Amino acid sequence: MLEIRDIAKTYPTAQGPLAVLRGVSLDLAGGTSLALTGESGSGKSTLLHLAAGLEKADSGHIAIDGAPVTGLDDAGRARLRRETVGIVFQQFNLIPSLDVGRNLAFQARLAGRADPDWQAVLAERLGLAPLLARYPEQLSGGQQQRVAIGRALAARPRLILADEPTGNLDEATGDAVLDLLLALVAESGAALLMVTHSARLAARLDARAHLHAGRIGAEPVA
Ligand SMILES: Nc1ncnc2c1ncn2[C@@H]1O[C@H](COP(=O)(O)OP(=O)(O)OP(=O)(O)O)[C@@H](O)[C@H]1O
Repeated sequence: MLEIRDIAKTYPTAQGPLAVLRGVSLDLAGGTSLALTGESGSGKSTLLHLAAGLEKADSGHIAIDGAPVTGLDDAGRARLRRETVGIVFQQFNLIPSLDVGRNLAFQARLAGRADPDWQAVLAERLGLAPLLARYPEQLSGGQQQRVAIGRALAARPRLILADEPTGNLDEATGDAVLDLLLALVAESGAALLMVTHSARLAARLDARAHLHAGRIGAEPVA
């Protein structure tokens, strides 16, 4: 499903080039989940952005369902984000001027895959059915996070990329949101790559990869 091979990425900084990723490889099968851990600044978000086509790698190869992501032009990468990948960020990134129902539908509409029945199922499962007419500013953090997850899943993406999707939530709410995310991923056959700082949450996914010094290494000893 997701194939990442030998990816390198260096950022120019005032102090000179910063080699963030130095040959990262990963594989992720459909219907499975992988937790990406690593200390702050180790390049976890960078790797997610590359897989999402939000940034370009310096070298290496990324493919989703056999289709290359690396090498796509801007329009190709935009299409990838619209049609193939669902992205859940820690900051939710809901659209303030749209109510919950329209936020949920947004990504699926862009992808040309609006499906009111599936959206209703998601709203029900995510506990959002009573909140569909509210606006993001009228929601708690946990509710906003559930809308962000529903929006990503509504388009039935093949790959879900989640950057600390429960990072802003208390432990109980975060656990409940992760339960839902894992259940929906397993049911939809999508693959989930999730960045987390929490060893406890990482342990709940199917597999784990640890980024250190620009490479994927063995898991740290807890
Ligand atoms: N656009 C950029 N220009 C220059 N440096 C960058 C840029 N984006 C990220 N970096 C640097 O690359 C390194 C990796 O950043 P990244 O956000 O991928 O780390 P992370 O593992 O996700 O960290 P955290 O756990 O703190 O979110 C950091 O040192 C960061 O400062």
